[in-house]
Amino acid sequence: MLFAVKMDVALPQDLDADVRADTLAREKAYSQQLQRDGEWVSIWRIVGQYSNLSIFDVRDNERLHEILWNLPLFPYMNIEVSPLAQHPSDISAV
Ligand SMILES: O=C(O)C[C@H]1C=CC(=O)O1
Repeated sequence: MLFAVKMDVALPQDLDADVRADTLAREKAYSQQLQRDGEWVSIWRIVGQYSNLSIFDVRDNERLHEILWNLPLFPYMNIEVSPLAQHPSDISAV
């Protein structure tokens, strides 16, 4: 199942510098492992925002929830999930 997920990050200004660095490093490793595994298909920076737009390909809603819930940055994110369906004009979908 394909999902587009928009993640807006809002780290507190007063977050301890070591906690911040550790959280960002864990987030990167977690994201890159899921990309290698094929579930996190792509990640794009939204220009001018501390946000990303990502595509996930996961078995079901529960798996996507598990992935998002375990993001190290989850406590500092606002997340918007859009389930995707094939578009009838997509020429690659024959
Ligand atoms: O920077 C972000 O957009 C937040 C986040 C999501 C994956 C990752 O590596 O960082």
